[in-house]
Amino acid sequence: MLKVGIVGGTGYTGVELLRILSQHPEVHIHAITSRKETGLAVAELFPSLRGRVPLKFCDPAEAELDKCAIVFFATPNGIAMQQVRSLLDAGVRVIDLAADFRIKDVAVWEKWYGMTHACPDLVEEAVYGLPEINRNEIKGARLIANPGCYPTAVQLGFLPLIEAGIVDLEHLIADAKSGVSGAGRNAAVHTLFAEASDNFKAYGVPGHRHLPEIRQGLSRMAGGPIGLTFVPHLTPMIRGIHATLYGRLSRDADLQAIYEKRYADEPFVDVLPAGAHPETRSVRGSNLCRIAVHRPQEGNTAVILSVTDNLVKGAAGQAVQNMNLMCGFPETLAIDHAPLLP
Ligand SMILES: NC(=O)C1=CN([C@@H]2O[C@H](COP(=O)(O)OP(=O)(O)OC[C@H]3O[C@@H](n4cnc5c(N)ncnc54)[C@H](OP(=O)(O)O)[C@@H]3O)[C@@H](O)[C@H]2O)C=CC1
Ligand SMILES: CC(=O)N[C@@H](CCC(=O)OP(=O)(O)O)C(=O)O
Repeated sequence: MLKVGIVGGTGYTGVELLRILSQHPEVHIHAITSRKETGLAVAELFPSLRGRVPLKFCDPAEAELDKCAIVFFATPNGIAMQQVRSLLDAGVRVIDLAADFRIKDVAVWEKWYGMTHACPDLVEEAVYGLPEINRNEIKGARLIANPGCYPTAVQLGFLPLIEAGIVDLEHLIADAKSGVSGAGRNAAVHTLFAEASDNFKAYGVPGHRHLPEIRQGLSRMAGGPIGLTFVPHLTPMIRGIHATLYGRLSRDADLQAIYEKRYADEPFVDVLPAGAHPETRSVRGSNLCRIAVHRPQEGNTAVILSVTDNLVKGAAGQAVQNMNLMCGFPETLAIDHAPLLP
């Protein structure tokens, strides 16, 4: 059995990792950490895991993470980078669900995240964990930078359009909406029920930290600079990302055929029939990204709709997909469950 540890087990992505990994036939969960809940049984905090995770939360310093084969960091930005070097030296492979290793230009990362990077050399080594573009590199990686939730939905949505070379790269637009769990489990006024329910708002319009991450990914696909406007919104739902993507076409093409061909062999990307309108609830609890391709009134703007569950394909599910690839397990092991409805 593969021994794994989770740092940050009381947050939303941490408990989602627990839910998935507790059903993984090749995994033994060795340690799950929390500083605030040290000593508490996991099932006491999360009754949904009663009978599935017979562990107690332990302090990160006492978790013996160096005895694990894989350690997941489901922690705020800036935590994994302080511990990764010693874990790698001990032969442990690391998957960071936060952003510490996502952006290759360290100066850009430091500007957007407002801190000094603790190990810039490891940023270079880290592999960006989006299997649909990096599958081979992920297999051999010691350190995975698991993508952000918005960047997963946006990059998967734009990928075929950009690879096909049929879109104006200077004027890409991503209009994205997230459920409230995207903000994490920490108490914050803007995610209180009375603030976030029955309400809808944009945020981060002047600049959101996912902008440089998405721009880096799209530029890599394009083989050069791209221009992107990214506007995130907070919606009154718990899980889900809905990204509406706009691109001006530079020539005529069968968009539906391009998308179907690009994702034909991808287990977690579902290209819907022409004209469909994917709903966030059609992916809730699953590792799927469902995409629909539109070209309104035969104009020259492509409108791509991309939906994911921010906690699964946008975080914990994708992390397990990466782990499966790194360990030579079937890529879909423990993450091929159907979405929840309603
Ligand atoms: N929520 C989402 O949809 C997504 C989140 N992410 C990223 O994943 C990471 C985790 O997100 P999320 O689960 O929402 O966050 P939460 O705020 O819900 O949870 C954070 C967890 O980290 C632990 N933690 C906080 N500080 C430290 C520390 N200094 N050392 C060790 N553990 C610490 C907390 O437990 P305790 O304080 O008890 O130790 C808690 O378990 C973040 O970086 C987030 O940006 C990425 C994609 C999607
Ligand atoms: C709704 C909401 O607040 N979402 C978060 C994104 C969560 C995420 O993916 O954050 P990291 O890139 O830091 O991992 C936000 O906009 O900050």
